[in-house]
Amino acid sequence: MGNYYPLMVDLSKMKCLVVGGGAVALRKTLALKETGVDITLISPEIMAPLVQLADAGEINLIRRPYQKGDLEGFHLVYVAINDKKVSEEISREALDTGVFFNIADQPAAGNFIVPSKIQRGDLVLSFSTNGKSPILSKKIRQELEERYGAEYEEFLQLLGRERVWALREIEQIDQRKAYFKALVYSTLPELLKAGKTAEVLRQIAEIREKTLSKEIGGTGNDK
Ligand SMILES: C[C@@]1(CC(=O)O)c2cc3[nH]c(cc4nc(cc5[nH]c(cc(n2)[C@H]1CCC(=O)O)[C@@](C)(CC(=O)O)[C@@H]5CCC(=O)O)C(CC(=O)O)=C4CCC(=O)O)c(CCC(=O)O)c3CC(=O)O
Ligand SMILES: NC(=O)C1=CN([C@@H]2O[C@H](COP(=O)(O)OP(=O)(O)OC[C@H]3O[C@@H](n4cnc5c(N)ncnc54)[C@H](O)[C@@H]3O)[C@@H](O)[C@H]2O)C=CC1
Repeated sequence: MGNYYPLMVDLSKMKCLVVGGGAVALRKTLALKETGVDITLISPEIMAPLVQLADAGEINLIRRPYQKGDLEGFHLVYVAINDKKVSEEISREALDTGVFFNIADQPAAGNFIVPSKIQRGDLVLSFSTNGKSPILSKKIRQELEERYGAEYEEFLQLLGRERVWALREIEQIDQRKAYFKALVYSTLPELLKAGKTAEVLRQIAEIREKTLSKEIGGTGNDK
């Protein structure tokens, strides 16, 4: 498969079409829903959880097979159907239209594929095997979910706050950098995970004191 380029796309003001109403369409729809994109799903048969989403007003359903021209007005298209011939027809039409499209049963025919993803607040870990082994992606996701647990959401918020503080309060660039580095390489994630709030505050104060009292030499460009 191709040399894919990973992007972080804001879909919130875009329109997305899902063709198909089976298990794969459901998985892609649930992931898309989190982005706030406007979702329309076209399929003659539709799994119950998708019907429930439509009943709740979260997606638009069109209960019929795909028809030529259905792509019009959409920015992003997912095709997850069990009919290779129709998939191929939609691929050809999508290429002509220039829309971004993903074909679940023939990934190489589409112009994007979906990576695995872990979200911890503003921390996004996303990776892919370029279609060689989705199950390896799943395994890696499970391993990384353990390594970078829910505490990383709060840790990153903390780092963001400290960065704003340091940009304002620490004049010397090398000293700021040393402060950021000391925070990132600290045991703060472990303390957050254990819910030791007082310890967290104590450690931040300690790191501030240490980095601010130190004379920092060099260019600050070392790793
Ligand atoms: C190329 C790609 C195109 C795309 O869909 O964008 C693609 C293609 C195909 N997947 C297939 C099967 C499975 N896909 C999964 C799971 C995921 N598949 C996802 C993405 C991708 N799948 C893209 C490549 C991403 C990459 O390389 O990393 C994830 C990341 C995102 C998502 O889909 O939401 C999500 C993992 C989420 C996670 O757990 O983190 C499982 C596991 C399971 O269900 O437990 C199975 C069953 C096991 C197996 O078959 O390997 C089949 C064969 C169908 C058949 O047998 O006919 C094809 C078609 C083909 O290969 O031709
Ligand atoms: N990319 C991926 O992650 C994966 C891809 N697949 C592939 O994705 C495809 C779909 O898988 P499932 O959702 O499990 O299939 P499924 O059999 O559960 O659902 C197929 C759906 O396609 C709809 N459909 C069929 N013809 C249609 C048409 N002309 N217009 C609109 N909708 C139509 C049916 O109504 C049904 O809802 C399969 O071909 C499978 O090989 C399977 C697993 C993972």
